[in-house]
Amino acid sequence: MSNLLLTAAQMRALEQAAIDSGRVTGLELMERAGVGAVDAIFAEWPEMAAAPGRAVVLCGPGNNGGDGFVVARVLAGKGWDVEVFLYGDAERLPPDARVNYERWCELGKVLPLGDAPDAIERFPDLTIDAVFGSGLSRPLEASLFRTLSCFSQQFVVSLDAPSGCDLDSGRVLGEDGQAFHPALVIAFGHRKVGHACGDLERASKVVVVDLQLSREIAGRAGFFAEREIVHAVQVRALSPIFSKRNDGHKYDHGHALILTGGMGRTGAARLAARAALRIGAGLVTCAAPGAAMMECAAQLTAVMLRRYDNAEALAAMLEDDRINALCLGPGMGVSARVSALLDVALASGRQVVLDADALTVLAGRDDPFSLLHSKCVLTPHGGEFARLFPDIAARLKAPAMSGPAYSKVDATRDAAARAGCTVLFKGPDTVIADPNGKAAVNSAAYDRAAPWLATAGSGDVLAGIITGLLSRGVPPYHAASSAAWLHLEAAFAFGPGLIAEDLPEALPAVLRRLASDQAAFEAVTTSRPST
Ligand SMILES: NC(=O)C1=CN([C@@H]2O[C@H](COP(=O)(O)OP(=O)(O)OC[C@H]3O[C@@H](n4cnc5c(N)ncnc54)[C@H](O)[C@@H]3O)[C@@H](O)[C@H]2O)[C@@H](O)CC1
Ligand SMILES: [K+]
Repeated sequence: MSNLLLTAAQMRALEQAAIDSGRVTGLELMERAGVGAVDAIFAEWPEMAAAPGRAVVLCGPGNNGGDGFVVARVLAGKGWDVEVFLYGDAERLPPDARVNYERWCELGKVLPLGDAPDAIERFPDLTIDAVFGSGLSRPLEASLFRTLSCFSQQFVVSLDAPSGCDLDSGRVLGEDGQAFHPALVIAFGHRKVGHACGDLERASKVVVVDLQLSREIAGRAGFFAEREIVHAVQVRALSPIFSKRNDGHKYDHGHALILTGGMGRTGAARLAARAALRIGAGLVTCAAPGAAMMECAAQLTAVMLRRYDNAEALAAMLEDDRINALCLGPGMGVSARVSALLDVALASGRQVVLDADALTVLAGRDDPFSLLHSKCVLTPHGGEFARLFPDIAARLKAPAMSGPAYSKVDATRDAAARAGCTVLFKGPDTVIADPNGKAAVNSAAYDRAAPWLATAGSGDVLAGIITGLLSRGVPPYHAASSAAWLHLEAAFAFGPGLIAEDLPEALPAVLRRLASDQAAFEAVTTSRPST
């Protein structure tokens, strides 16, 4: 499956291109969507395929409602007892939805949606939410939300979107943005941006029904800026870290420098250093102030240790041009001294990861972005992001009153453009963007939820993985997006009970799996005849 994340407008453009090419009609696409939805439901709950039950289908005034009428017809054809309710006026349905409404009317009744709660007394086994999909443009009426909420139970399936949720952002439209929670969301054609970020608590799973639009996708290279980080892509993006030549020297594999905080505050940087080493940096050095040297020396073995006491000492250290990636922030504190170190690191033109306290220091400056350059990576969490980009954060936080709503992808992209470097905006939906508008989402949601990753020090490890990848020659955007994925994979490899120290140690198992997929990937690409 492709890892594109589409906006609603992009999805519409694809559908329209397919229709304009004469390859398919809108009605056929709607049939594919409805038939595919029933297949997906039965794949999810095979017991439903074996024993037809009762279904309630809630249809809306647009093509999402049209999909609902198809689902109703297909279920009835399989022996289900189906009740259909419509929100709005049948006379005003768009043409394809209208055709499917008429087809359903040959099989059964359509009642007004306001009557739908009565159907609960007949104990439906399955409820289909086909009220709104990608065409949602304003908040749900309160009465409609109440009706939908009556059906919040185990087997509620939303077609394309949980009605009320904007597919460009994953946000619920409205002042208080109350969410409707289906058990399953069936995305048509592709996952949309809103399936990967925003209010990710809203469903337990998203599956995709293929509408066979790959030809239209292929004809639009560069049209899609948003991607979801998936396993198959990492195999390619991380190829530099699998290319250690047998005769290679450790310096050929990069030298990462991680600055620690003072005495009693070096743990965060040591975690980052361990992660940078585990991900494959040839050498990793922790640089510590004099007072913290003993503390670090007692803890570090493979990671080297150097002393720095001020910005001048750092500048002297950076005369060694084998040091090719720096990490500043974890445990460093917020002070004028850290600010001076930041200046030296940025002026050196090296690849620099700025995390934690370094971001707070940066945000305190009159012109936070003047020294940043394209080799920097910023890794803010929500609070740090709001300090650095207060206007963007405020826009993202304001209630979304109309679709398409401002998304976390939009916000991160705007931040990266302003900062002039890659930004990784953390969260259960981590978004990575570069200054040219490329963006990726790593969502730790649905079947990739790893709540145990929210543990002290986990962010320091992420900063270390990015730094290690940078030192190995992975470009900033790919280093940040790959690190987000690896970090989550490491959490899965370990499982619950994880503490930050476990994350670097879990990386080799993740890399082993990637390496074997890498070999398979290379075997496929080299055996394929060139075109
Ligand atoms: N040919 C196509 O375009 C296909 C479309 N498909 C389905 O079509 C959906 C998109 O269809 P539409 O663009 O018609 O959009 P929707 O079906 O999501 O709804 C749009 C309609 O709802 C109204 N509306 C929006 N927000 C409202 C609110 N809060 N309260 C009351 N009315 C509101 C709009 O004025 C418009 O009439 C997709 O999500 C997908 O389910 C699929 O059938 C695949 C093929
Ligand atoms: K829906």
